[in-house]
Amino acid sequence: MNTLSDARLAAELAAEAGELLLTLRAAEQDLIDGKALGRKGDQLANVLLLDRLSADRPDDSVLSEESADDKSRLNASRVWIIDPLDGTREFSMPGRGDWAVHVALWEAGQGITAAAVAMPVLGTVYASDDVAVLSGPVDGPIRIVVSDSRPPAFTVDLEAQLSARIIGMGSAGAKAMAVVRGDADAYVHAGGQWEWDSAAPVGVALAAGLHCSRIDGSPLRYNESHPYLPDLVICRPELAESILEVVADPR
Ligand SMILES: Nc1ncnc2c1ncn2[C@@H]1O[C@H](COP(=O)(O)O)[C@@H](OP(=O)(O)O)[C@H]1O
Ligand SMILES: [Mg+2]
Repeated sequence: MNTLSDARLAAELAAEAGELLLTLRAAEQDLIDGKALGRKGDQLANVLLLDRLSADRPDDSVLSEESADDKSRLNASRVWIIDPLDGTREFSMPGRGDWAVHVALWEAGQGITAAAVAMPVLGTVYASDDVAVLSGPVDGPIRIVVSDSRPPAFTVDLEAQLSARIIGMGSAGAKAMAVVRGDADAYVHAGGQWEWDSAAPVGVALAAGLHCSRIDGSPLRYNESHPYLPDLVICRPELAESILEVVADPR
């Protein structure tokens, strides 16, 4: 058991896994192909996070992208939802910094209560207990980040109807943290995703005062029996209504 708060533990674990991934990438990117590097990163970061969680929070359950789904989590009151390497594709591409480590804690009856997203190439860990709230109006055209490889079909409608600037980027965590930092105003996704892709980013984004929901405006729910959570909107609160309207009725 570790006496750190849950949010501090999440930040420490995400940072450690991020360090491991940076070291692995530097050592092996010229030796093995990109796919093998990504697989190795997924596995090693998962082992580190699972080992640390079982030592530091032995009574809690875990839902990880890289482990078999242990359904006993459905009766647990505390479940860590982790994505050891989000943006595996970009991690395996030389020079790319748009990948992240996600560590979130879900608690029964409360939702995500602690979260951290490490962006190792930036040397930054965003955590739910230590994140600035953005203020002031959006200056200039709205900047919307979408998946680099799988942008949603309604991206063209957002661009046309909101005169938005669309920015392609890898990793759900990297896109959400671009909004948290104020480098983008919204992150919109549809067509497929899993709870581990958004749990930690949403935990940090909510702590930063951002709007987070499904694209139909309903709440994002975690620790469901089938952890598929295919779409989301993370944006500055004043943009939520107009973005949800376009997404609900693309032309
Ligand atoms: N249509 C889809 N179905 C399942 N997962 C998807 C998806 N689109 C994106 N994702 C997942 O969401 C994360 C961010 O994707 P993107 O960069 O395209 O926005 C990636 O996580 P992983 O890298 O952890 O697999 C990716 O696998
Ligand atoms: Mg992911």
